[in-house]
Amino acid sequence: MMKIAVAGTGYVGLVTGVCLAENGHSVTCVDIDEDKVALMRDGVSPIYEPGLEELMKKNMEKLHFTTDYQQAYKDADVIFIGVGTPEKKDGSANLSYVYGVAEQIAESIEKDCVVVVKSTVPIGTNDKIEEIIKSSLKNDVNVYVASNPEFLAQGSAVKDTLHASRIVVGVEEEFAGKVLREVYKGFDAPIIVTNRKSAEMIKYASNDFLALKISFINEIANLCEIIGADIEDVALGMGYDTRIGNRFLNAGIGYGGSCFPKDTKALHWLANFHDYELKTVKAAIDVNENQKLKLIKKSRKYFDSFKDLNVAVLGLTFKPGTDDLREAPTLVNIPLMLEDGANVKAWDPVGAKNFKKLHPDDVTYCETIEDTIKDADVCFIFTEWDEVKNFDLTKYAELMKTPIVLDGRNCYRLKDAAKAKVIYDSVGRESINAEEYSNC
Ligand SMILES: NC(=O)C1=CN([C@@H]2O[C@H](COP(=O)(O)OP(=O)(O)OC[C@H]3O[C@@H](n4cnc5c(N)ncnc54)[C@H](O)[C@@H]3O)[C@@H](O)[C@H]2O)C=CC1
Ligand SMILES: O=C(O)[C@H]1O[C@H](OP(=O)(O)OP(=O)(O)OC[C@H]2O[C@@H](n3ccc(=O)[nH]c3=O)[C@H](O)[C@@H]2O)[C@H](O)[C@@H](O)[C@@H]1O
Repeated sequence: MMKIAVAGTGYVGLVTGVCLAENGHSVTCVDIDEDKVALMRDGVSPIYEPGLEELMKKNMEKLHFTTDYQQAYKDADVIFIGVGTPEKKDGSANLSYVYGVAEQIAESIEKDCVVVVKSTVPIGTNDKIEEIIKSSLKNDVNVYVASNPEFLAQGSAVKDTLHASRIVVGVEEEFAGKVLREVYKGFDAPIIVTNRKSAEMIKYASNDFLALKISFINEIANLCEIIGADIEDVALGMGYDTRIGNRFLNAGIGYGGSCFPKDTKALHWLANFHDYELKTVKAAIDVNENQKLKLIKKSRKYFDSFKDLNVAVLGLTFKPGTDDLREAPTLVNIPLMLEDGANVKAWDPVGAKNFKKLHPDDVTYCETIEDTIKDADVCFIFTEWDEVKNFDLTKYAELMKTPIVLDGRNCYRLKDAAKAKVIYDSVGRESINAEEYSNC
């Protein structure tokens, strides 16, 4: 059992803290947000992540939550840094939160400790963190800095942490590697030990490769539409080749979320800074920018303007299984519809609460898919929640004023859409019954 502190209680920090407690460690989670800390002390998770609150409640005896970083860091064996590294205007990563924690660690620690950088940080940042800590240490102690990038995906964060595909540990001294092996003893995952810069690069290269895979399949989907091929069949056929693999070949309206968009831009920025152009990553970014607006562009086939149209929106978050809206396609699409005069009704099982903070009055939030699509002129699907995928297609025809369904996540089979008599336009596939629109 080790005494661990975790800085930041977001999707990464809180899940890490809870899973470390599940594995027997005593964990103090630190955040600057007092409201979050108060919730967590009551056993309530401030974020939606399947299984997280249950695991948190189960381990409350080993978990502590505080805003008092000095108290938490002073005698910790290991301090994890899991604060945000958001995008700056120029595309580079904002490291001020990470460096802020480094300074707080330097002023607080009273015994030797290992500082583990879990936040996604540009190559070379661990060196800078070490420099900051060592140059402003208040007490005479030894500090070892290790890179330990995180690979969890939102919506499956707990499972991804307890059964990770790999645990990457980037160290410059053997001691830090030994301590991290001890920390992760109970975890079901292979441990890969590298130097710090390689570990930092593994994280960016992994995320950017996945982003590139998505942008690639989206470009192929766009071409499929033009030449009459079907992207679902194409992806299926490609995926059987184990060198390609069948995951992350889902065409749609592009990737969102807190990481692919920022991590592609940050690595591209870093390469530029070193006078190198990462052409493939740039292509992934450009394709994704266009893909975001694909459904709105498609809708021009059916309407010249959204003025006075009843628009139903199914799904607000960037992916199912999360309440997170960061870089969700809805954040750009819904304002465009509203500016053009649409009446927007929206449904999302967990994301509506957060979306309401951004659009409290100009969007109507519905509890059910039926209420959302009732009397709608057009329905946009932005997130493939199970409730949407399992929704009876015939109800669109029954309830909507005009059953035009624009699906950005290819939730339905074309033959089912044809049977259900809806006008169905998805990504990289034939449009169903589009010619019937003029008769509506
Ligand atoms: N969200 C995800 O699925 C993944 C994120 N990452 C990376 O992990 C890092 C964290 O991401 P998220 O968990 O999404 O961030 P988040 O934005 O959800 O949470 C960050 C938390 O840090 C807190 N914070 C800021 N300054 C602090 C300080 N000085 N001391 C203590 N807490 C402080 C904030 O109040 C916030 O609660 C980022 O670098 C991200 O790129 C990596 C893998 C997955
Ligand atoms: O660094 C991170 O934050 C994390 O980023 C992603 O995780 P996440 O963003 O939570 O979710 P994903 O499942 O990867 O989806 C990201 C976006 O890509 C889109 N996507 C995904 C897969 C696909 O085939 N097609 C597609 O459009 C999703 O709709 C979503 O908008 C990675 O999958 C994680 O490994 C990584 O740790």
